[in-house]
Amino acid sequence: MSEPSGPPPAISLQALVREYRGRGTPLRALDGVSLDVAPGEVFGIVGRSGAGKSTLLRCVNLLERPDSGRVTVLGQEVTRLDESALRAARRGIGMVFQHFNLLSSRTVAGNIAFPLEIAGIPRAEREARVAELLPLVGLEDRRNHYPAQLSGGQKQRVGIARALASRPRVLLCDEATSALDPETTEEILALIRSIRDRLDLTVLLITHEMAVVKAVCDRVAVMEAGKVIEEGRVFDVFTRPAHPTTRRFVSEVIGHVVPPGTVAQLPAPNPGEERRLLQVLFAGPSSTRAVVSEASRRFGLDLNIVSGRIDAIGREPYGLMALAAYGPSPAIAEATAWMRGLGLDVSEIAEDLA
Ligand SMILES: Nc1ncnc2c1ncn2[C@@H]1O[C@H](COP(=O)(O)OP(=O)(O)OP(=O)(O)O)[C@@H](O)[C@H]1O
Repeated sequence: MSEPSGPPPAISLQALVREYRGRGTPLRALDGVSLDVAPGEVFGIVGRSGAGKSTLLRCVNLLERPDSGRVTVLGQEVTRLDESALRAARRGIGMVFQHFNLLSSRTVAGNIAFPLEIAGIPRAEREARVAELLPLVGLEDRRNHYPAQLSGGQKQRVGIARALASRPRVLLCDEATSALDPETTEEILALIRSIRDRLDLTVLLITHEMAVVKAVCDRVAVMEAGKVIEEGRVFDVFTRPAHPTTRRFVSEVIGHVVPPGTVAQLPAPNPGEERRLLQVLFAGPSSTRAVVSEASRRFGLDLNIVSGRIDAIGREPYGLMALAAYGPSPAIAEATAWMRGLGLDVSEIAEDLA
């Protein structure tokens, strides 16, 4: 959904529906998706296989036409354009593919220049553009190599340069790192961020890996069965996932707040007292140990630290700690309120979810 203020979105999707009709019942690949991507954002769409991510991405440049709904890119409603206007609009939208889609008979330079050739750009201009793009993606010394002579990461750099050839304002990335090893994935994600910064691009990427979202995105939407089930700043979605599917995705990357099997090992509460599992989220390496001991003294509770870790998402450090709180129920509630008053984000973890 749109932010309350700020510039108009670079990409706006409104109530997109796309059905595939085979012989059986139609399959709703997109079931009413609405999303706004702000200019300059790296926006991730994450979901399991079949969630509808590719269909969604292909609706942005209308490689796929939605059955209903509106797609607006850079202020232009592309769903209303005829084919020739659409071809022109597509030049403002670059696309990067999982399997690179390079022409094996062309050199690196030839691949990068290919979309310019199709668009009828004169040779001298094409060559000048290729000369600008090669250093941008770190391939100056590979100009005359053929795809078969390149590593996967280098092939994707060619794919990125080719996508940038016509100076798009928007870049769509379709599982751009899924065919790469983890180290090369990191390099390509860093490249995507750096070209976003240098060229002031808006990037929409789809991935099935939450680690990619954590590494590169500013905001994320989680898709399931053709719907967006959760959306927000990556920091917020990672630290406070609301939907169970999102929680599973997040825990695949940053682990469970409460390690599996922990609850079974916790002592039972004394008669008449309670045991509650609390998740405490704090920004930066603040002195939570002091908070825990003071809460324990003030409210007469036993507070055991079950787990804790410090991590960062983007440049924002955060800490997550799980506490087992033992004591009378009202005292636990007071301690929780007191910690919240200190600016900590405290929530109860249901023991069966731990
Ligand atoms: N051309 C098509 N014809 C029929 N069904 C399709 C077609 N393309 C996609 N689908 C179906 O639509 C649903 C969404 O597919 P989509 O490829 O968008 O999902 P995805 O999240 O990108 O998954 P994946 O990562 O596996 O591609 C799936 O059930 C898929 O089988």
